[in-house]
Amino acid sequence: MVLLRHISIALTAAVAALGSALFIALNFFYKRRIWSPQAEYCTIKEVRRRSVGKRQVLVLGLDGAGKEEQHAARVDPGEAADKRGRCRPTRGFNFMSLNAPACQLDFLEESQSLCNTKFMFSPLVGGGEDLRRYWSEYLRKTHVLVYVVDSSDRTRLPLAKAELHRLLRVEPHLPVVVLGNKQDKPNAVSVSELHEALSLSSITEERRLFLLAAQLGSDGALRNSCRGLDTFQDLLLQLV
Ligand SMILES: Nc1nc2c(ncn2[C@@H]2O[C@H](COP(=O)(O)OP(=O)(O)OP(=O)(O)O)[C@@H](O)[C@H]2O)c(=O)[nH]1
Ligand SMILES: [Mg+2]
Repeated sequence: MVLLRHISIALTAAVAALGSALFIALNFFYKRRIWSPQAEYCTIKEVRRRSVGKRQVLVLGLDGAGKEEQHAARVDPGEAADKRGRCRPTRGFNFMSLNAPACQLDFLEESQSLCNTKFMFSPLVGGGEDLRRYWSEYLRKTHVLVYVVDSSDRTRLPLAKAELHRLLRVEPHLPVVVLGNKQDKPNAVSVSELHEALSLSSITEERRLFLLAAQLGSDGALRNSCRGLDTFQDLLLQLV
């Protein structure tokens, strides 16, 4: 009985000693990992690499401007042709992605995107009246704004202009690409009329601003005055 008690005391002491040694060893190991200058350098480098890699292009525009079709056309022109005219208004936002040889494009619709030279990301946000109040929330994380306007919706051009200028006031230096969409429609305003109607001349010269005409072809492919998708992508890559 006495022998058993001694054995159990010895075992308890051994376990306690082993536990303490383990605790001290782990503590020493992790302290070194956290505080060593090298570990700190790696963490900073990692964070920097991540932030350089994330560039975002936000796609906004009034409801029905053609934001979704524009993005669908970039992802899959054939499918865009099938879906033509059957797009439903976006509630909230969509997210799409495209793997191109030079870069990957991810599109989020609410009518938003990103990139290091190899990677581009883009969210789209719905353009309905109830959703427009949230647009400015997306601007903070954005590196380029693509603003899609329905060139044939003449009565709502003043509203499109008011919403655009409201966004520009929130982010005074954000580069902007205005897409004058639906140029195929007979009543569409020309690019110069659009420039006038959206008061683009009042925008300061420090801001990088581009106005492009765009339309979807019968094959669902996007045609714009930037001579095709590659050049449009190149423009975005330069701006992000
Ligand atoms: N004729 C013509 N129609 C287009 C063009 N682009 C889009 N559309 C049509 O316009 C309608 C609205 O397009 P969407 O892409 O759904 O519009 P949206 O900007 O995403 O609208 P919300 O989701 O409501 O914000 C659809 O019926 C499209 O087929 C274009 O270049 N030409
Ligand atoms: Mg939509």
